[in-house]
Amino acid sequence: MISLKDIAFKYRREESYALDHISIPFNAGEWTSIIGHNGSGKSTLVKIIMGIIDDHEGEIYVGGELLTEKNKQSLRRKFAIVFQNPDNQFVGATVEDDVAFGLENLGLERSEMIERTEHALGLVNMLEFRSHEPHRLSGGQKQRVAIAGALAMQPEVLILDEATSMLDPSGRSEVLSILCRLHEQLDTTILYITHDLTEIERSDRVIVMNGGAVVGDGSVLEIYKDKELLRNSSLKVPYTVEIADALLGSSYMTHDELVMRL
Ligand SMILES: Nc1ncnc2c1ncn2[C@@H]1O[C@H](COP(=O)(O)OP(=O)(O)OP(=O)(O)O)[C@@H](O)[C@H]1O
Repeated sequence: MISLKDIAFKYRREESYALDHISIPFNAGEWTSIIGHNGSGKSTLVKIIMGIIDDHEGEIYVGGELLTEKNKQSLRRKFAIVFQNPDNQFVGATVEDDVAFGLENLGLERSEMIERTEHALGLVNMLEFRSHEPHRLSGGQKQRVAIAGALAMQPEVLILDEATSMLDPSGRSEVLSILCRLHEQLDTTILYITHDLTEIERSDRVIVMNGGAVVGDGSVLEIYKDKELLRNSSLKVPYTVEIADALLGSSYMTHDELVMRL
């Protein structure tokens, strides 16, 4: 779906690479989590994919097509992003205005805009809040509206950059369960950026970044098992993995499996 080839980037006046010649193919329909400690290069990678930084080395392919000056706008319409702070993302006075906002630039018929807005709000279970003011919603609800805004654009790739980091545990699980449902029902390709290893359980694939490089790439199980990789990347193993390892001799269990076994 997206293929990064030998991408490298240094911020101005910096000696070292924020991204050091990385190559990653992201497969269509997969939920890929990108994990790494603060400063490992995750946000820089997202900025390059989204075109916020464009003076990088290397090439980006979208659906097999090389991204160029000429086609970059149309190819990037296939991506939609949800950022960290839900409060910074709202532009509409009501939830439905907000979700419809991005559609206004697409030149759609009004009836299609309404249909897409309703459908997207339904997907995140927020239709009943359509006339509410976004700023009066809970954190989890706000991020669900932001996800609806992204989904209304009918993206082929949904990118979430630390999208749950400002939420409390219930807001976080609200957003994660919506993503699981979207992934199962719509087969949406998801790039999920986080430094929290408890959030990667449902991903198909996990990429570990450290010092601007890709240092790990595997299934959730493979990454959880690789304690040396996680330690060297300053990442914390979830407590469920530690408890399962210490008490039950198993290196990986989901939270629910662990509760059952204990
Ligand atoms: N605007 C900037 N100017 C100079 N250096 C920067 C800038 N933004 C990021 N960096 C540096 O680039 C490297 C990668 O940063 P980046 O923000 O991509 O990491 P990250 O993994 O997203 O971190 P976090 O989890 O804190 O968001 C770090 O060494 C950081 O200090």
